[in-house]
Amino acid sequence: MTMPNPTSIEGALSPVGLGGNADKRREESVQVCVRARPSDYDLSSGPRLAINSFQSVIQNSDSSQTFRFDQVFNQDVGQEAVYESCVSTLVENFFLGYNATILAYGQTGSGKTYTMGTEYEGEEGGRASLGVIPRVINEVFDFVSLNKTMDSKNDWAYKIKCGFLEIYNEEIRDLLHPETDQKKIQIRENEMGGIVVQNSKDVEVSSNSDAFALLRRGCGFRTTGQTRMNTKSSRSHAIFTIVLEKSKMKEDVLSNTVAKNVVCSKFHLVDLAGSERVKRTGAVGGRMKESVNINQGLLSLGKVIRGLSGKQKRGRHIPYRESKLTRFLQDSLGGNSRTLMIACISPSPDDYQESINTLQYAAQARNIRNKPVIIHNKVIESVDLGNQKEVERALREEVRVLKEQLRGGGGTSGGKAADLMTKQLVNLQYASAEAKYLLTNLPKEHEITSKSLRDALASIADVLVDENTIAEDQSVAVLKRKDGQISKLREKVSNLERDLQRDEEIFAAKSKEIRTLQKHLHKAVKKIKEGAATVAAIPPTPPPSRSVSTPPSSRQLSEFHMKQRQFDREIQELTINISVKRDVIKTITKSKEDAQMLMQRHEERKRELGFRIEQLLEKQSEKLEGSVLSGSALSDDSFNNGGLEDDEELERSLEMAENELRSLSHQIKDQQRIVQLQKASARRIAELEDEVERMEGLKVKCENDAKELERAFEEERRDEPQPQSGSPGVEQNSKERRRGWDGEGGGDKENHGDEGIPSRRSNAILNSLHSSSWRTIKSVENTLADKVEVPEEAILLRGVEEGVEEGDDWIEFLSSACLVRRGETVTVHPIPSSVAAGDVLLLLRGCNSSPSNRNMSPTTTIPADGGDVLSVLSSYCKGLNAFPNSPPIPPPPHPPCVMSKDGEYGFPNGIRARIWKRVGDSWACESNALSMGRVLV
Ligand SMILES: Nc1ncnc2c1ncn2[C@@H]1O[C@H](COP(=O)(O)OP(=O)(O)OP(=O)(O)O)[C@@H](O)[C@H]1O
Repeated sequence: MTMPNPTSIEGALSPVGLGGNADKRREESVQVCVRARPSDYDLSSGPRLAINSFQSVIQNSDSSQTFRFDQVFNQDVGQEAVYESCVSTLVENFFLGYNATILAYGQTGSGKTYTMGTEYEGEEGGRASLGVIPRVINEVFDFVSLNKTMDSKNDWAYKIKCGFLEIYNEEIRDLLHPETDQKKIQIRENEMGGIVVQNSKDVEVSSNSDAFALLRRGCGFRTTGQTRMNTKSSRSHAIFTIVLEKSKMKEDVLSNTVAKNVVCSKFHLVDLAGSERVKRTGAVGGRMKESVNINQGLLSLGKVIRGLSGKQKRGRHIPYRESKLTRFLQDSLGGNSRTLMIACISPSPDDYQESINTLQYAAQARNIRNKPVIIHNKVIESVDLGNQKEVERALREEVRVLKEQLRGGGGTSGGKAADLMTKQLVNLQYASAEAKYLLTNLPKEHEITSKSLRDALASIADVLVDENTIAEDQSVAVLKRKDGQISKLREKVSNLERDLQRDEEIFAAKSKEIRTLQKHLHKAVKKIKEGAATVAAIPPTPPPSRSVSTPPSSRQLSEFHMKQRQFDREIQELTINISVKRDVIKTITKSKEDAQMLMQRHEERKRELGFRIEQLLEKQSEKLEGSVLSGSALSDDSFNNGGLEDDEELERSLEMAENELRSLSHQIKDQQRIVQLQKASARRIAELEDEVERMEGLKVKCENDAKELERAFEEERRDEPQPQSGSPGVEQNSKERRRGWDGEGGGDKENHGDEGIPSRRSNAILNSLHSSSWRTIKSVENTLADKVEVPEEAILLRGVEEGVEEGDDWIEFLSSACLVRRGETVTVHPIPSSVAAGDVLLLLRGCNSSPSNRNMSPTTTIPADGGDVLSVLSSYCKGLNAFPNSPPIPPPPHPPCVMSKDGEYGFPNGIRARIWKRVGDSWACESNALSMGRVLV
């Protein structure tokens, strides 16, 4: 049997007297009273407000504006009078079960905290100076005790709790539990549509002194600060809440249940932060941001007030969610509450404009219509199923007895009685069934309803979470994207580091191979040299003696070619490796540069943003001041049109800028980490670059060595055929070989041809490169100014660095070199003072001695022999690592070099050379002289 459900959950939770239809609730206006604080200023001059307490009106100085309120208190009205006139009735209503709110609004220093009594310090200042909050506390407890004593049968139980919150910089802080994470304190709507603050904890109090203690404690945690206008200015909105929960138990014999009727009412006492002009309060930096947030909250409040006070009711949007303050006050403004606004003003002429603004703001609030209602919550507390069975059994027993009576008694009266009894029985059965239905279905229904409520709550929570996260979405998305970029960059860096490590390993292996190859090469060269030495050892005349020189054997040749091929391969490989390594270095360097550039850009952007935020804050603060203080936000035009859009635009820009700033700060931190990482690897890159450079030097040297080797072979082979006896060239060569070159006398310039010499020179160079000991060379240098007996043809070195030890590869320590001839006594003249350290001094043979070269014009191309000598000179210098940065000398035929007017030769590889002629004891620069040469790099 389906039974009606007489006490549904909805019914149990419905507001009393509404029949579930909230629209039919009685509407009433928000009460507004104005209080003017006493002033120390001379009020006789300047604009003044005309306060008429009797008529509850205030007029501006020229009487062009009249503001009417529920109550107006001039500066002579004390705390008690204010309380008795407008607050006391609210406490009575609160006691009955209505929600109540008192909002103190006004410019900074106008007396809000004083009026509300938020800063309770006991009754030291006298009972008369007690503000609204302590008075409400006292009265609530007075009511409770009075109620208990007056009606001893009254079985209402009272529970009083207090909460104390502050809204500071758009975050809610539980002043009674300041340790609570502010982010967790959120404003939500409960299942009844009422506003609740999640994760803030009310504290139960059993006496007014308990409540005072909480007020004092919370006040100690409230954010206050000194401004030019108030030494202890409230920088936050403070909300002291008293929760009154009264409950009454009621037994229901029929259903055998105990229902608890609970009436819960809340009294919010709100001490708003003061509206203020940033310039007047002298707020800067963090204080300015505070001001902006304060004005922001008040502007939102203004918008809500404006929205609620407008004529249009249907479909209007009230921006409660725009700030924490308005969301919190949703019940109090246009909802289920009896609300009073106390607008505080200062009569000082300096504050005139702000006072006018406050009055405009307050006047708007008077139009707000609230729908206060007492909410009864009926909770079924106990159900005794066993008892119900007893009732049923008794009823059945009764029915059985009655039936027996019917069967035994009869008659009219008996029949009537039987009818009555039957009706009674049906009724009882009906009641019993209903009770049964309730007993079985109520828990289920309860469960279903609570489930749907839970679901609804969950979805509301989801929506709220979404809402809260929407603002962060943009920055989160940006951060995520940047995170992605950063991790890619990191990956790139670690890949590059891996590559670098691998390359270093390859490089080390290749260097080792090169060293091994060099050793092989040296051995091969040595063998060839031995052959050449044999040639050199043979007396130059008679020429046929050269024919006995042994040509390189085929074994030597094939060994040479094999080595040469291997050498070529290795050089090729080396070239590839060098280029790969260069690429790696370039990529790493580029990524480092990119990161640095990015960081620089981000830093710049951060600065820009900081500046922009400052500007926006200033603009916003100015706008807010303009809006809040002039009340323009409350005008129809600005509310409906551009004003709000402008504000929203400004806020959006500010929020975007702040989000971007946050995300940039993260990125900069990450980039700094990357740059740090890169710095660590930079040293390795530099080392690697040095290695690569050295490797290239080695490569060039190896190439030159290989060329020399090849040329030596070629020359040896070319020299093999017997020259014709008596030929002038041969004679000249022989003479040359015998006599050598006499640098001092200049010798027979015409007889300084080069036939036969290249092979000697090659061998000499190879010989000196690979066989000379560093000591020999050093000793040559040490006696540079003397007559030196050069033991063999050798390279004369300059710039041998300190720290060279025996066994070191001296080639590495060279900065310059010059060629001297073996077996000759050379007079080495003092080095001209113009020769600087690092210059290369060369003893040159008469390269320009041919008559055709004597009259070289500045643009004359140096003929083959002269060019050849100079190019060889350059290539030696390069091979000796003297000019590591010079481009390689192109292979023969050598391109021409050009001589300038002052006798300086310019080579295509950038080397310039001058040839010096010694004249007596001095030196002169002459292009065609047999002389000492100087190469300027
Ligand atoms: N009606 C009054 N009678 C006596 N003193 C008052 C009165 N109103 C304000 N004052 C005094 O003026 C000073 C500033 O008042 P109060 O701190 O209450 O201002 P406020 O509006 O709360 O300022 P803010 O917004 O900066 O917090 C206090 O020293 C207070 O005692």
